[in-house]
Amino acid sequence: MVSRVLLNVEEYLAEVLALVTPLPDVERVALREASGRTLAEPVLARGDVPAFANSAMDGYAVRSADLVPGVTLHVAGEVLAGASEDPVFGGCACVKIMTGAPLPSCADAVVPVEQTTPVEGGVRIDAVVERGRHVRHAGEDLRAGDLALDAGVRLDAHALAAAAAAGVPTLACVRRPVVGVIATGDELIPPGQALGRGQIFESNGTLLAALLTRDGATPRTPDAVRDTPEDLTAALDALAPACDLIVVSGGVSVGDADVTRIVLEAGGARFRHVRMQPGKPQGWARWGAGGVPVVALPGNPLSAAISYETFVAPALDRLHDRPTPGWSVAVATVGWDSPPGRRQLIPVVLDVDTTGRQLARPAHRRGSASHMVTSLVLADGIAAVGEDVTTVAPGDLVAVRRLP
Ligand SMILES: Nc1nc2c(c(=O)[nH]1)N[C@H]1C(S)=C(S)[C@@H](COP(=O)(O)OP(=O)(O)OC[C@H]3O[C@@H](n4cnc5c(N)ncnc54)[C@H](O)[C@@H]3O)O[C@H]1N2
Ligand code: MOO
Repeated sequence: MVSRVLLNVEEYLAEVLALVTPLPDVERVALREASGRTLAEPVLARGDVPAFANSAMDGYAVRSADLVPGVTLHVAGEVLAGASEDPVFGGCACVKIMTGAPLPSCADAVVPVEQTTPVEGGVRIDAVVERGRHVRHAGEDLRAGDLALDAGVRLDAHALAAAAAAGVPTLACVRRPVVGVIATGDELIPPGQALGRGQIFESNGTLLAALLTRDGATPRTPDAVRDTPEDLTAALDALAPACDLIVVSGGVSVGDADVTRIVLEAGGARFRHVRMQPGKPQGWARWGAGGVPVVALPGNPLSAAISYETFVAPALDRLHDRPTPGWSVAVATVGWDSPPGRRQLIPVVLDVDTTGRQLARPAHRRGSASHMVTSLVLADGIAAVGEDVTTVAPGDLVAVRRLP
């Protein structure tokens, strides 16, 4: 009789997280190479942002003191975004100005083009604006030397854009973890080849490599690994010296041919049953002289994907020394069943109703079976249903996490 230590999600996550520690190595890289990493040093604005007072509208730069309703101003020139000149104009005059163009030093407001009418001899001001109106002032976003980004933030698109806007071309980042990916299974062949009886197209390797890249790691894949203890051992030996972590998919269950379990158990691995669905069978080990952490995920494609989000992504967050995103709450819009005694982690489509409440419904019309590789294609997130809940009814609240 095969029996395994039974853990809940948090207990098993604690075991996985104990395998890794934050990477100490910091390197300076160009903005485009920093995506998905963690910032290691604070970023200070190199200058004021905006760097100069400029127009928020296409219209006319004016002196507000000249304005009375219906006044006609002489148009003394034009300033476009990027223009370096600083046109000077006298009383009852203005210059045409475009959004982002530097405000002439003698102007103090902008009248949007919609509030003007072209007339003989200039432009008529149909609506008076007060001093400072439609002007974006120098330094109103950041002053030179202000903190633009604090150390420890995940460098997503928004953070990278803030660094660029602050005039900073390179960032000190935590090194990208190198993560080995091994997909085991004799039935697996690369997509594009002809399937023989019993064969399927390998998809977990593609999935894991893409998720690791998304999360700021560099995936490393060995050449095809046959499903033998010798081949898997050789692949682990080859990857371990260059990797901070190795993720293996498949072969973690209790079957006779579960090679991952057989090979890793010989090296003192821990195989567990986790009270979750999908993703019940899981395992971890340390490999080689350096004790490189190995996290073994179940082979079923949805199980592998959910297990990655639940255990591997937080381990990467730890390597990167950044917080793992939290959960929020959504209202279930349809009902569904959940297995007793297991936390269901189900791919969901998220939405918002007219009152601003977050809504969730299963992404797959046939439910969430762990072999259904397409369940995640339509999903925006994952909903978690408690171990003691067997039915979710429309209107129930469920915990949800949006996928990055
Ligand atoms: N007697 C029991 N059998 C099973 C149990 C159990 O508790 N007792 N658990 C089931 C659950 S739950 C899962 S999940 C699977 C996990 O099994 P393995 O990790 O050993 O995975 P495999 O047997 O290698 O594969 C499962 C399934 O997924 C397909 N697969 C595997 N790798 C890939 C890949 N890279 N790309 C695409 N598809 C893949 C494979 O063909 C199988 O269909 O065990 C149950 N059994
Ligand atoms: O627990 Mo398995 O991961 O359902 O298919």
